[in-house]
Amino acid sequence: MADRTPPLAVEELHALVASGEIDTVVLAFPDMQGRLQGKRFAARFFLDEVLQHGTEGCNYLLAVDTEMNTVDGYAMSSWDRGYGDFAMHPDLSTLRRVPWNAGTAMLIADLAWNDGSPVVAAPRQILRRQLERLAGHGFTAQVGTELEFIVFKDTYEQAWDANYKGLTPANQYNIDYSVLGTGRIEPLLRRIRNEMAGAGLTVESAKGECNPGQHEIAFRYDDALVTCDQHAIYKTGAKEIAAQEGVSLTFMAKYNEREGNSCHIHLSLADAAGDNAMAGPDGMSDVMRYFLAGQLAALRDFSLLYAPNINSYKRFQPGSFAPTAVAWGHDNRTCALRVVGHGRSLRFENRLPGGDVNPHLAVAGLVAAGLYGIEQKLELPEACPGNAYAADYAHVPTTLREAAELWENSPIALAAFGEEVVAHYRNMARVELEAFDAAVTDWELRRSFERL
Ligand SMILES: NC(=O)CC[C@H](N)C(=O)O
Repeated sequence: MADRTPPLAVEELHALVASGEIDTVVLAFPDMQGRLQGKRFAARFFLDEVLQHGTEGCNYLLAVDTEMNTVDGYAMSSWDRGYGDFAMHPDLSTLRRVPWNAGTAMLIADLAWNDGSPVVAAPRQILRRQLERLAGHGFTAQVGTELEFIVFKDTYEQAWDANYKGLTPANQYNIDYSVLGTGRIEPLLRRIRNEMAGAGLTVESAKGECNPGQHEIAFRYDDALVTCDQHAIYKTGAKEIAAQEGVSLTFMAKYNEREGNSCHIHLSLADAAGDNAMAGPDGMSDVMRYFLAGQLAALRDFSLLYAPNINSYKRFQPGSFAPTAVAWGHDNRTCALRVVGHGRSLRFENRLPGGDVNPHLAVAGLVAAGLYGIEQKLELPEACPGNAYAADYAHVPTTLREAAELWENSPIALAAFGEEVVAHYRNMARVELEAFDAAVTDWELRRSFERL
């Protein structure tokens, strides 16, 4: 914990603003895509006004597509409703410095309607609700997310102008665990590690990965909400730092036909005493067995939360280390669910999510699935002892369309999240599918232009 800079106290922020060290405060919330949306405030205005009263943002921020187009089908936000505001209330426990932006501090906001009621379809609210249900059973969720990304020597602007074709990855070959390979971009990785530590995240390590230019930085697990907020801050910050360094990096799930970018999510349960409730006298506790059985039972229904984009589903290829089988195993990387650690560190890893995942939604899914297992006392099937890619298990959904249909018709999703949330995210998938169906891709041009 030595490298952990505690999040700032409000009194410290007052002092830093008075001394001129901090002049800017960012207030942002995670949107449906998991991006941080909000405003940069003059620090004095933030302290005088926003700290007490919050601020507002257009409620279309939870009803646009990835490209910020206004799209229809959302009950809470539309042209018919005038695209009004919702309120953004700073969560003081998230106050921190932003070392990669000079003179800047940041907070995460919770969203509320003008009458003070929560915006139930907001990802942070969805997670809070599931964590409250979990607390009702006497547990807190301890979570770690492991994001992979690919670094290119091109700037974001060059990459955009080149239509993302012919980019130069930061490494030319597979550098999985290669110290030499990570050394090539250590100045970038070091900045990201150290500046994330300065923002209050606890960095553990960086390692190389398989796809040329692919890397992973690992952070210490924490309470679920803390980890999810930090995940969003890290993704934003890593891209900002890359841009400052004149390079680009992507967390997209499947950049090309080689290895995708995963975001494995680890979860364990702590009881009131802070002990790991997943550990039992002879390995896994009953609670863990129910919780894991719930993961299996809801995995297909909740895939929309773990793999929210068209592109997400392209990772799920046999032999890719990304899962295809709805199965669990002891330290078995061929399964969607991998049980790792022992005693205090016993936990499971869900290997479905890619780097494009919205962490608040995915972790809400893991908690809801686990609670389903606990409440139904589901029996855990046998562990997969070998190669799950080659065995006869149910398959994870292969397309966003399949996942959206499973989600929409899921009694488990309806009971856990309620009608408004189910409909909201079903609509998000519909919008993406319609946009994709309307697009003519370079794949079609290459196959069809001359040859057909
Ligand atoms: N570290 C790994 O297991 C590799 C994961 C792989 N990159 C994926 O997309 O799932």
